[in-house]
Amino acid sequence: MTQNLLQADDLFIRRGDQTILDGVSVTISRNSSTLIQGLSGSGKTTLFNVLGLLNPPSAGTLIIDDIDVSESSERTRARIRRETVGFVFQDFRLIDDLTARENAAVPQEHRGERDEAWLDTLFEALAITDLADQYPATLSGGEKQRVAIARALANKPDIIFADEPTGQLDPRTATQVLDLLFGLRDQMEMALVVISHDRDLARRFDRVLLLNDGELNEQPPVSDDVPAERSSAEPEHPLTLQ
Ligand SMILES: Nc1ncnc2c1ncn2[C@@H]1O[C@H](COP(=O)(O)OP(=O)(O)OP(=O)(O)O)[C@@H](O)[C@H]1O
Repeated sequence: MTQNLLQADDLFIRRGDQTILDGVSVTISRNSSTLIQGLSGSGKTTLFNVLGLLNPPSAGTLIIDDIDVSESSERTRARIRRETVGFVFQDFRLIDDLTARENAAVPQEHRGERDEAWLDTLFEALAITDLADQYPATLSGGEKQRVAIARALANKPDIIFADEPTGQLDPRTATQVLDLLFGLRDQMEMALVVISHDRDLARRFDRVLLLNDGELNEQPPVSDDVPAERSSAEPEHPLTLQ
């Protein structure tokens, strides 16, 4: 087993005559944290969908867990996605007529193995045990995102992709959700890959990558004199890259 969990080489995505990813190469190692930033429309979600095996690239190579998934059948891609990848979305994407616990169990149901003990552990770690039987409509944004994180971790993935996981949360809840993701990353030795516009987050991550003009490039480390996190009383400072 190599230290690289994911290796992408020269990925292209074309939509009609538009090139959205223009030769993206990136490696993600185990037990790491990566922040991906970029202007709106720069292709961050598109990149996530390709790295997370939701969509195939137009061209390029993608190796996950030593398997060349660019050469794999859709069936194999679906299995690797189920076993290796967890997704957290900005808009939670919970199923309305399933309880919190049933929502979190969906990936296990797809896999055909329900692990009640692991769900118990996750709900406890995320402090949502008391909410297990509630439906999404009765949960706050922060609670929904915790359920969505439980769902992302249901199959003990090696890598979590979180697309603006705090975008709909107030700053304080956002910090709590990120603390949870980092805590779980440490405990489970996963790779955590997050899309966020919030530049104040950069110091928390091992590295920051910027997607611009279809290319993904490493950003210099954030200097220590930049505050790591704003307090809940401070205004938001969305990333502006001009
Ligand atoms: N299925 C699709 N068909 C055609 N074009 C698409 C499709 N999905 C995305 N695009 C286009 O690809 C570009 C990148 O979109 P994407 O959602 O990946 O950007 P983003 O960086 O995640 O944006 P945001 O920060 O606003 O969410 C946009 O120009 C978008 O219109």
